[in-house]
Amino acid sequence: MNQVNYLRISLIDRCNFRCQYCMPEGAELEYLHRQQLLTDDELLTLIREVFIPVGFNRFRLTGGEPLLRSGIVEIVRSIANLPQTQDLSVTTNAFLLAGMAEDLYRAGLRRVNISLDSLHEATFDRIVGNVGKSRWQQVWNGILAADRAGFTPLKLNVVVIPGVNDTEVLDLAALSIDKQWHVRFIEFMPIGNDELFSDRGWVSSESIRHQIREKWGLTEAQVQGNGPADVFTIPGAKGTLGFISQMSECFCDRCNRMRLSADGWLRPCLLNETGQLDLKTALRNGVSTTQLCSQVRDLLALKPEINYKGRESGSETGVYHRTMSQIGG
Ligand SMILES: Nc1nc2c(ncn2[C@@H]2O[C@H](COP(=O)(O)OP(=O)(O)OP(=O)(O)O)[C@@H](O)[C@H]2O)c(=O)[nH]1
Ligand SMILES: C[S@@+](CC[C@H](N)C(=O)[O-])C[C@H]1O[C@@H](n2cnc3c(N)ncnc32)[C@H](O)[C@@H]1O
Ligand code: SF4
Ligand code: SF4
Repeated sequence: MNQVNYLRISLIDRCNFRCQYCMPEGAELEYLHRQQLLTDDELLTLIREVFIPVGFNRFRLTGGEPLLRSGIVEIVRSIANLPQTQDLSVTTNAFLLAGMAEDLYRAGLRRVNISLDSLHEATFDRIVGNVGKSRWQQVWNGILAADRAGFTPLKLNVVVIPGVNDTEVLDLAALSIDKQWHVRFIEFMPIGNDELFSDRGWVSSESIRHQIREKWGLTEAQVQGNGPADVFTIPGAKGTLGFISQMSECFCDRCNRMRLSADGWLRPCLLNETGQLDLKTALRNGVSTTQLCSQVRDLLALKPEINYKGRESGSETGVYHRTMSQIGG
């Protein structure tokens, strides 16, 4: 059985973007109120006294947009300073990253994953739901600032949407040639915008690999990551290409993660809502962290049963009460 040691922590459910595939304009969500969020102290207590004792030592901060969480630099510093932390990373849209990259690096963050769905301003703005001045350049500046600050590996996430950005696959893949950047193509999942999904569908990783193979060739990378991506390289390239293929392949048998929402719900599987634990309410009601450890251990024991099995039965993914921006991806 896989060791489950990786916790994706959503710091906030709000976002400064409205990506079509995630939280489209018009589908306004009910946001959490400040008092519903785990406080910094509660989060750190849970990490120190519950998650680390039961075996978690890899942490990812996500959102919504995690850079909107006030005090994120201090949160990073506190987690990075824990002796048990073996890996700490952030997934961000990079809009605010240029001004924060150095502070985050100094606080102990060493790697970031950045969403970048297009190299063209107009397409990018269409995807992120922008109506005013284009936001592409500021995101690009964020990526360059992260590169300068020394984050490595620096991963760029691309959700491929048919008829929107699928014609840019080769240009985006080319970013991995001259720089040591890791470009990852993600199959669009039907959480967040069901309408767009049923209208457009998704592009399979294999068809993207086919395009890349035809142009440059493609080999399997020597080192595979610990996450859901299958990793390849263009021969001679400095970086790699990753494929996150939740629609066409099943990587659940190597699943190593759980998710903690900004309001303190622990979720054992992205695509199955069974078994979630409300850790914040328990903590606020005075349940001891020793008892919480035991509840989380029980949930870890059940996780193989809860892990998504829709692909085996060929069924569709379910109807979810929380969207990707609320879960953290
Ligand atoms: N189905 C599924 N998708 C996942 C899982 N983990 C991450 N993803 C998807 O992979 C995409 C990229 O996720 P990231 O936040 O960059 O994290 P990652 O790829 O796991 O990160 P690394 O630690 O760098 O390997 C997002 O669209 C996630 O929703 C998972 O456990 N299951
Ligand atoms: C929910 S976002 C949160 C972090 C940050 N705001 C960002 O965009 O990087 C985390 C990841 O989920 C991905 N994502 C969101 N909705 C998705 C969907 N419907 N299908 C596949 N990936 C999705 C995003 O592209 C991003 O890489
Ligand atoms: S993918 Fe990230 S940036 Fe885009 S709307 Fe969702 S949370 Fe915001
Ligand atoms: S769908 Fe669930 S079981 Fe499968 S990899 Fe994602 S979180 Fe793990």
